[in-house]
Amino acid sequence: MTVLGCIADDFTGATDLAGLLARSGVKVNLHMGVPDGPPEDPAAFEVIALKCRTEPVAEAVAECLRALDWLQAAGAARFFWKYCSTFDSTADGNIGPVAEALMAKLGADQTIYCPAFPENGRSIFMGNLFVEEQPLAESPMRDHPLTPMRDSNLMRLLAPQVTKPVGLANRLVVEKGAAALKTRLAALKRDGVAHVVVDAVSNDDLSVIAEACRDMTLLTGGSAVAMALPALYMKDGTLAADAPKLDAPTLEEGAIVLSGSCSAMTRAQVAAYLEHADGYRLDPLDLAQNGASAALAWLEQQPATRAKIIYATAEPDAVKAAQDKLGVAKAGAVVEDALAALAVKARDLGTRRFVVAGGETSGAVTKALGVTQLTIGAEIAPGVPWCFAQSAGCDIALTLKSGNFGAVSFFDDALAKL
Ligand SMILES: Nc1ncnc2c1ncn2[C@@H]1O[C@H](COP(=O)(O)OP(=O)(O)OP(=O)(O)O)[C@@H](O)[C@H]1O
Ligand SMILES: O=C(O)[C@@H](O)C(=O)CO
Repeated sequence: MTVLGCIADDFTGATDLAGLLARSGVKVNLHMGVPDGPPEDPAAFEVIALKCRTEPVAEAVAECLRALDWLQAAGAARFFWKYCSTFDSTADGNIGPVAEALMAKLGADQTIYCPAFPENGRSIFMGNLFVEEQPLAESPMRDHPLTPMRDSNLMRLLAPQVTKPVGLANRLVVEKGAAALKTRLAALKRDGVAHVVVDAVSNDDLSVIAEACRDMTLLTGGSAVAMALPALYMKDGTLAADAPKLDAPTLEEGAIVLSGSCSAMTRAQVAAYLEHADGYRLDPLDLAQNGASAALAWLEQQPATRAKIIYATAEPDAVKAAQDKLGVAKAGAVVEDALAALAVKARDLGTRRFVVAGGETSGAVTKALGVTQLTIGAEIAPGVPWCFAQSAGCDIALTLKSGNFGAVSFFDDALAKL
């Protein structure tokens, strides 16, 4: 039976959460979208990946409520709403509206907001979110194409997205331990504060928060605050300590890296990989005019065991030039469609290991491969695990890398692990 039911607002974020939960050795099931049928043999941790970060509010809320129904049918009584560690959202939502809708359905009168992910440089102090040493609004997230983050203060970001009061449990409280944090949350609740931002700068802070808040019906945050939950559930007997571990399937040698992320870290990772791998660069303007046939033909000629990468990853100026000519949506779509078709071709040619960079890109690739359910394997970098799935009757492995995650050597790190 499911102990914790999780809803993630994008695909890479969902594998991030599933990977951190799986660090404990427990089985985690990951579904791409709300499954069609009822739950069968649910795992202790069930994660539903949605693609609702920038959807219109009403659609995101409706989809998340459908996910909640499914997770409740799996037996979950506690839930986690996972969003980005950089709190990616618009002024309208969807972090706050979804949280309020889930709270209303669950009868919860308070929840916490903790996107901190210290292992990836995201920390919260006095309600302000930092990316490494920069306040969020001074980090590259300032210029994100869909959700530019122009304020670093989580209370100010959240308040316009919710109808009930927003408050803060700051680091000075968290530092005192779980009992002090519980007292602070209770005091805020008496004052009618439904939405509490909680500071965290280290994994120790996150453990305190998980301990203080593990009985809340709904928790919200980045992946890292959920990381301590499995051990706590094992300690209090909610979860069997001998939860089954996963054996990785044996896979063929062939591998491909597909990158549609243009983040600073992905750009460095692509450049490092190209130093020794064969590469094919996708040009959105060429794709819009001529389709992906040249890239597909290149792929067909590659020996199965050669290291290879197909990428649209480009510098901001080149992305802007393509967007100016095609429009933002079309430029993104031609690249996503091409990478999706290339993933299918690679699978049909015998490739069984797929390294995918970028959240939207991951959505397009997994969809094209017909992947609806993933099990979580070894972690490659904080928040990026290998995942196992079936595609057209074959066992495949995929890793879905968030744009900003992983070391410069990530693509080699991933393939060395499997
Ligand atoms: N050269 C390019 N020109 C214009 N758009 C591009 C180009 N390369 C990729 N894109 C598009 O940019 C978007 C990148 O988004 P994606 O979510 O895949 O990466 P990300 O934002 O870095 O990742 P994450 O969401 O995990 O942080 C995709 O829609 C992709 O198709
Ligand atoms: O939390 C993060 O930063 C990632 O899991 C993510 O959501 C990337 O889109």
